[in-house]
Amino acid sequence: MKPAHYVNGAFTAAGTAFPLRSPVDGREIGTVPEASRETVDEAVRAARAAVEGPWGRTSVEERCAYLRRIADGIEARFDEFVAAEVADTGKPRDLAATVDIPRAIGNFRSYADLAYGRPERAYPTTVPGWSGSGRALNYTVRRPLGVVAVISPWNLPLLLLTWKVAPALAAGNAVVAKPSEETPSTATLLAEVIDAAGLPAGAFNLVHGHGANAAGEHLTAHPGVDAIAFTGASATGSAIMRNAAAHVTPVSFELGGKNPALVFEDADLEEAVEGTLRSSFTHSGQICLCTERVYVQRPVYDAFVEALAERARGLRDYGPMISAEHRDKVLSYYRLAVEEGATVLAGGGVPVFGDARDGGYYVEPTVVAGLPQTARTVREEVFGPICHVAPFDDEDEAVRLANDSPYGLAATVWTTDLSRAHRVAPRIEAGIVWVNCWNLRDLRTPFGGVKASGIGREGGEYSLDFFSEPVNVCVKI
Ligand SMILES: NC(=O)c1ccc[n+]([C@@H]2O[C@H](COP(=O)([O-])OP(=O)(O)OC[C@H]3O[C@@H](n4cnc5c(N)ncnc54)[C@H](O)[C@@H]3O)[C@@H](O)[C@H]2O)c1
Ligand SMILES: O=C/C=C/C=C(\O)C(=O)O
Repeated sequence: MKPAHYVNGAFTAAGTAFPLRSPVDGREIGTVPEASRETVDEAVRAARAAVEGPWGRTSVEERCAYLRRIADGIEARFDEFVAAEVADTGKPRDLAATVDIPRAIGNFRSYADLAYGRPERAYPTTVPGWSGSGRALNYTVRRPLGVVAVISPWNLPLLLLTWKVAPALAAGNAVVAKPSEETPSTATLLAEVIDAAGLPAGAFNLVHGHGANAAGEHLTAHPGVDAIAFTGASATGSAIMRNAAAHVTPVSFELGGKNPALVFEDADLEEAVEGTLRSSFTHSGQICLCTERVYVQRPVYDAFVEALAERARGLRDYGPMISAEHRDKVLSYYRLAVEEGATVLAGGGVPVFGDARDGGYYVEPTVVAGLPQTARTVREEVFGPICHVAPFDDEDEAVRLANDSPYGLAATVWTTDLSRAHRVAPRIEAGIVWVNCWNLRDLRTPFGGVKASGIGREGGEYSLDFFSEPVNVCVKI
């Protein structure tokens, strides 16, 4: 699989090639073309021609049929997509095969169903004293935004790319997508599937490359872009927002997190330990929803922390960090935690496998304790397999600790007290709160964060709302 741009219905490798490395052992596994400003401009122009031409003339039924064909196309090449996602990210194969690729298929199918069945409102109006009958009919229709820029990250490459592309296309927009420079492969396969599905040229375009001062920025600063849907770091969101400001371009942002877990004394402790192990260390902590702060009610603190640390020390089949740079960033936080006075209860360094993986970007699953809320380790997103544990005494303190963060994306609450669950969850400053579970997903629900974790919501109607403009039509009767 050789990563390539897909512009106006044609594949091209135009641009300077940069290396693609395996996070498992550091080997070069391919090269990726860096899209120039001209290539990005060509993609935006192709998208504009499509949305003002054949793609703009499609009905919602036709677009939903295309989405179903794309889903079928991914399914038909399932193993290729799994292999490509594993090669780029180093994640365990079962994770790609049970989460990443099935969810990409699900993204297209769920939006095909939702967009097709979506009703709009109408209001029979009577305005006493208005000339004539004083009656009118108000109804709402939705127009696509036009050309949408989609910028996606490296942790769930196909899942998060398609989470935006599917609703954007369903709503009738043309898309220019720029995946992470770290993970170009499944995006290229997606372009092949979309090409085979027969969408009009320019409806979907794909450009590869880096972000700042490169393809990503060329795209988000392009005057021909009508909206930006971005998932990535909060700092990147700020940079993109500055570019978007010049043209007042609407943005949808899914950004960073520093997600808390609250474990109450009445929790099912084994369930809470198992759930927190998953929420902290799945994909080696490289999921925006992962837990990096754990607060445990004092009576069960010692038992919980000992069990979590022991389970973390026992983890074996975990993947690497995405790059040497990210590995170094995570290890710098491991060192920082100790410098700030933390006690390391599990991990804290680099595993030794005695095989090719020692050339990769692995770090140990890590549990630390003993830091104040003001510590950088407790306030800043690491985006790796580390969580900090601390005790609390009562509900109000638990909520205060959870909310004491610049982020507000997701949280987990572990308690068997139903009333407590319903009291605490709505008080947490987050977009998503799971009770006695983690990352249990219904694609119709709102997904996104508050504060530095994002702007807007994705998922279900929320995405279709972002990717279209309501127009109210009032007809005097
Ligand atoms: N909230 C969510 O749903 C969610 C999901 C996944 C990851 N994330 C966040 O993403 C981060 C990790 O992913 P990452 O390292 O790929 O993030 P990143 O912000 O470094 O890069 C994300 C994407 O933005 C591009 N980019 C970078 N700088 C840019 C710029 N100035 N202009 C335009 N594009 C630019 C990159 O090339 C990449 O495609 C973490 O902070 C994580 O929390 C959030
Ligand atoms: O990595 C951060 C975002 C994850 C999103 C999902 O897992 C999802 O949409 O189900």
